[in-house]
Amino acid sequence: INMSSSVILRVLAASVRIADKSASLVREIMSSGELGIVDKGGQKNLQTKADTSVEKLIRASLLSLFPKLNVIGEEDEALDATADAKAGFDDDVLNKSSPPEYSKLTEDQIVVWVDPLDGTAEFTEGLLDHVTILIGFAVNGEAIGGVINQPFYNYQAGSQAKLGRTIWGLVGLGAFGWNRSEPPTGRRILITTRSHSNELVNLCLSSMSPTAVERQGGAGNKALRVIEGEADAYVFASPGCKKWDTCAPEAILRAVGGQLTDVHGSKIRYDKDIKFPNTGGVIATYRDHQTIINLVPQKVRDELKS
Ligand SMILES: Nc1ncnc2c1ncn2[C@@H]1O[C@H](COP(=O)(O)O)[C@@H](OP(=O)(O)O)[C@H]1O
Ligand SMILES: [Mg+2]
Ligand SMILES: [Mg+2]
Ligand SMILES: [Mg+2]
Repeated sequence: INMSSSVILRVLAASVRIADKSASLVREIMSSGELGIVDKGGQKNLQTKADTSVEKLIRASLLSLFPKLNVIGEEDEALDATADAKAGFDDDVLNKSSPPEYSKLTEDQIVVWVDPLDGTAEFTEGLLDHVTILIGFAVNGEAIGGVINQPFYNYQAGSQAKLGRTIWGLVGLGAFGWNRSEPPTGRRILITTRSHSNELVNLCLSSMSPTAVERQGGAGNKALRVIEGEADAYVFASPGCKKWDTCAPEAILRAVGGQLTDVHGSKIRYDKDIKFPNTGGVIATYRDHQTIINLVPQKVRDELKS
């Protein structure tokens, strides 16, 4: 390991490798056929063996290397000393140089928001490309870096295709591992939840004169669809998404010049003591963010306070 790399680059380099190991674990659990589905209560709020075991793996691996990090995960799993913590560091990350504004960060200044499996409902239904593993980094309440691992990327591309991919990014440095196709002008494809819809979610979408509405699982997946140009905005007028759903996607969007905010266009905060729900909803774009924000109807603005 290159000890001359900044702390944030070393944390990112480790997280890329930890996410890769987590992806293998998710694929193993899927092939075992024993998902161990538990209903956490509420609207399609499921947990599987993959959610809990990946969170344990990520937490143990990160804290064994960086004991002073603040790690907050969706499944709130206790630290498991038996979890295998040796993942190593990704060289592509270590070979970059840190943006100057982050080069002196210390472990204790970094809050890590972990969603061990995003798109769990779709995972249980076999919509495997909606599933991601999200590791996001926040400093001073802002999402600055993250990893999105898509464990089943290419699962329908034939047996010779390499399964899974990793996208990582840091504000000021850029994001890596993605491919954009530029959408035609005049198109407005909105992407939203498929499992957590309600009247307000639909009212917001129909007020925006979309050319199409796509319904897919996962905050990480939907942010990737926007980054890659398959959708023009991710619009979710609901308080259902939590900080671990949006931290890594927001950081990667910001790293490529996009934005992820609440429906008012206000910044989402990721401080370690903040409440988990994104009470102001979520809107993400690659460009023309304000155009979409301006189309949010008053009823949605009134019902979703920041
Ligand atoms: N009403 C709700 N109740 C619980 N979780 C919700 C929710 N609305 C959204 N979420 C969570 O936000 C993430 C994105 O939602 P969606 O896939 O519907 O767009 C999912 O994360 P997880 O799959 O990690 O739990 C989902 O559970
Ligand atoms: Mg969940
Ligand atoms: Mg999630
Ligand atoms: Mg999850």
